[in-house]
Amino acid sequence: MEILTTGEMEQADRLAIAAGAPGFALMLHAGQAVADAATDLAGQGPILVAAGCGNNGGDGFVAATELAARGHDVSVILLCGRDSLKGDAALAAKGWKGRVLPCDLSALGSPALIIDALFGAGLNRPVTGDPQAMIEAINANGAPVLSVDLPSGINGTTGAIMGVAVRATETVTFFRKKPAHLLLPGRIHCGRVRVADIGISDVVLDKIRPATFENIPDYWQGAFPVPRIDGHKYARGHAVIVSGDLTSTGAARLSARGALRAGAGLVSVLSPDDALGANTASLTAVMVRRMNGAAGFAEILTDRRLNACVIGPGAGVGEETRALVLTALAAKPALVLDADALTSFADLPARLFEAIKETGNTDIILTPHEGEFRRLFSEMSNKHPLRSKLERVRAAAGRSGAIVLLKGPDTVVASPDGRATIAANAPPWLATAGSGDVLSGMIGGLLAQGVPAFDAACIGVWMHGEAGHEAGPGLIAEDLPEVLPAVLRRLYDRFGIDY
Ligand SMILES: NC(=O)C1=CN([C@@H]2O[C@H](COP(=O)(O)OP(=O)(O)OC[C@H]3O[C@@H](n4cnc5c(N)ncnc54)[C@H](O)[C@@H]3O)[C@@H](O)[C@H]2O)[C@@H](O)CC1
Ligand SMILES: Nc1ncnc2c1ncn2[C@@H]1O[C@H](COP(=O)(O)OP(=O)(O)O)[C@@H](O)[C@H]1O
Ligand SMILES: [K+]
Repeated sequence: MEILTTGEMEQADRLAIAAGAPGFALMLHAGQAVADAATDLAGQGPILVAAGCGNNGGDGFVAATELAARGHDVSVILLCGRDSLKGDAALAAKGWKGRVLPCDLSALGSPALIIDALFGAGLNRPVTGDPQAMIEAINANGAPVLSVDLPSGINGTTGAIMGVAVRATETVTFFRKKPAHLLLPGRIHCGRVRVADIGISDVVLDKIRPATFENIPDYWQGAFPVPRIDGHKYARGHAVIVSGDLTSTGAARLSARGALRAGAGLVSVLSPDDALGANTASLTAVMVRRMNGAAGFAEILTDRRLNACVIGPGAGVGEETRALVLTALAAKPALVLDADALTSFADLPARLFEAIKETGNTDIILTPHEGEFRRLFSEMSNKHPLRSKLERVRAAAGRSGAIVLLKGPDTVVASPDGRATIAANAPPWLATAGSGDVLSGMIGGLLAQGVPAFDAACIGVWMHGEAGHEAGPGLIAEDLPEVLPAVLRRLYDRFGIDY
């Protein structure tokens, strides 16, 4: 499903109006959708609408009118004088025949529901003064809060808090989600998110051409790998995972197990001499091969059947890992660079990015967490410290020439071609040692099956989040590969694939 920035949403609005939908009709639909959600939340109790002076407040007036017509006890508090409302918002306020309370915090009372219609897409500066006091009072009131479009104070495009922001129980937005409904901290302030149809046709998307999508199965169903009935293990690809030395072999094994469970036909751990014993003693379905440094690695990669490679988990930081990465880039298998493979280039990121661009290989994925991202893209982050996560990852993909996947509760995947996805399905107990190692392996396993890199990254992130839910609280990294069959089974069911 597409995600629209507030600018793209304005464009949708303009295109819909140009195609014949009156602007006020869109506001009427929006207000009605808010009224529907409010009825579900408030029961029969009194409802207070906190309205701002723009069209978000206009939606609030329409909702108030609709709810009063349905028999609810409704009152409205308005941030400004009624006569300063303009356009559709003024029209909406005209339809409201009930009380309008002045902007007095004591007027909030004890409603069964507060409808937050202070600011939506038009928020363009930090919140101070009366609106700030109003937002703080709404948060302190204790009543459930229904936010119109966005929790007031949240920037719709970046998800940032502009000084202070409403904490909603539920948010009703219109036509499509905005980045703030998925990116933190915005998502935390939204509560449940409902997307309402307000009469804007999907046809407008042909003109807007949005490049940001929610990372959900509908988005990548077409790229999801399904083993062929007449296939064999070699047809499902062979992923190789580079192991660290004797003191750090577990990360590569976790990664390898993730690759195998994600469907690679074969998985090998490439092990330095000193770690051969540890790796062979702890692996069964995953194979182990001796690898003597970068020269040995280059020799192994001449076998083109080894079509996907993961370097980084437990690899160690330094010149040896840098040499392994440059070797893999030259050999051109589909490649995941994670953890130490990224940190090894912290002091010379340009060397990595040049090598990536020189290969012409488009199947390269970098999978940093925030710390690794900052190390690798520090120059860029220092120049634009206020960018949103979405913008930062997009810029990093452009800068590096690779797919960049920035982990966290709102993992963003971006491609140098401009596409990006945001995932919102990861539970917090995924933040546990080794969980990222499994993710890099899962993506390697998908690449081995021939899934294009951007899709492989998106599918890996989504399945990793679902595996987190499947294993539940108390999860440790070892659990993740073991619950993948259940996640895959549900995907097969959802896609209607026989098994
Ligand atoms: N774009 C669309 O397709 C639709 C938009 N609708 C509604 O319209 C909203 C956007 O309306 P507007 O563009 O009028 O914007 P808003 O109603 O979000 O707010 C704009 C007003 O707030 C002021 N303002 C901004 N930041 C402020 C701050 N920090 N402190 C004090 N005042 C501040 C602005 O100067 C302006 O007067 C959407 O969020 C949505 O609720 C709906 O009516 C349905 C259709
Ligand atoms: N608060 C959170 N909510 C959901 N997922 C999270 C959260 N914090 C981290 N994660 C996920 O947990 C994984 C941790 O990966 P990483 O930091 O690389 O750990 P490790 O190096 O120990 O494997 C990533 O997939 C990340 O997206
Ligand atoms: K709002």
